[in-house]
Amino acid sequence: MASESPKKNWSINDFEIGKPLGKGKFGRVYLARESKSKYIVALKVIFKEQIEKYRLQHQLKREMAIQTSLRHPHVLRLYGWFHDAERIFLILEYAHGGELYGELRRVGYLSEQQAATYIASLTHALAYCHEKHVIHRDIKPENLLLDHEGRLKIADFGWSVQSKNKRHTMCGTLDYLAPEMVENKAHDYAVDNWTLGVLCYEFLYGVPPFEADSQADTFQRIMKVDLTFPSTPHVSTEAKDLIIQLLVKDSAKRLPLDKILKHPWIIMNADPNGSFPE
Ligand SMILES: Nc1ncnc2c1ncn2[C@@H]1O[C@H](COP(=O)(O)OP(=O)(O)OP(=O)(O)O)[C@@H](O)[C@H]1O
Repeated sequence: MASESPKKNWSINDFEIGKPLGKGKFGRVYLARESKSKYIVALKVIFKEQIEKYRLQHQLKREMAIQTSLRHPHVLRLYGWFHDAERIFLILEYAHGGELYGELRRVGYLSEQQAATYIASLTHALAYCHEKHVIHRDIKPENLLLDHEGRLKIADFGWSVQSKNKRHTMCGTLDYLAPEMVENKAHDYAVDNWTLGVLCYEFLYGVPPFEADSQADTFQRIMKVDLTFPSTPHVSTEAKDLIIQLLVKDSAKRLPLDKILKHPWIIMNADPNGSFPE
C-alpha cells in the first residue's frame, strides 16, 4: 500500500474490515487491513444515495483527486478509492490518535510546546498546499487528526465547501472563519493564516477567541477583531504576539507562513520532528 499503484482496481475483497472508527454525515469509517500486504488503513464508506441527494458527485470527485495528489507528512493520505453499486470507499491513512479536538477537550488546553508543534506542523502543511494552489478553508480541530506518534494530519479536504455550507445552514459555527469569508467577500490563501491564529488561541486557552452566545455576536466579534486574552498566567507574551499578528482584519497584513515558522515562539517551543507523543 505504501508504494501503491494508482491504477490498481481495489475492491472490498482486498480488505479485512475491523472496528468502526467513527461516523460522519455521509457514512462510516472503519479500521481495515489490506489482506495481501497487511497494511493498516482507515476505510471511509460513503453512500452514493446521500452524495446524489446533495448533488455532491462532482465536488467529491474533484476533491478526491486533490487529496490523492497531495504528499506531505502532515496531510492525511488518500491512497485510493473504489466503489460498488451503493457505496464509495476511500482508502485513507490511519490516524491512530484520532481527533485533536478530542484531546483538546480532554485536557482543556495544550502546553506551549504542544501548541507550537501543532501550529508549526500545520504551517508546513499549508505552505505545501498553497504551493499547489489548494486552500483548505475548513481547518478546525475536528478536521485535524493525530497519528500514533502524535503527529498532526490535516484531514477532510473533500469537504471544504460542503462543510462551509453545513456551517452556515446547520450547525452555524463561524468561529474559525476569517472576516472576508464571514462577509462572503472574495478570499485567498490568507484565510488559512487567520484560522491558524484562531487555532493557536484555542490550543492555548481551550476556547476559540470569538466565541459568543449567538452566531450574530460571533459575526460582530470577528468583524471587529474583538480579541481579548484571559488573564491566565500560563500563556507567554510571545504566543500572544503571534496570535495578534495572525488575527489581522486586512488579509494582506497577516503574518505570512514563512514568517510564522521564524517567529520566536515557534522557534522556542516547536518540536522539529512535529511529533508529540502522549
Ligand atoms: N483516517 C482516519 N483515521 C482514524 N480515524 C478516522 C479517520 N478518518 C476519520 N476518522 C474518525 O471517524 C470519524 C468520522 O469521520 P468522517 O470523516 O466520516 O466524519 P466527519 O469529518 O466528522 O464528517 P463529514 O461526514 O462531515 O466529513 C471522525 O470523527 C474520526 O474520529
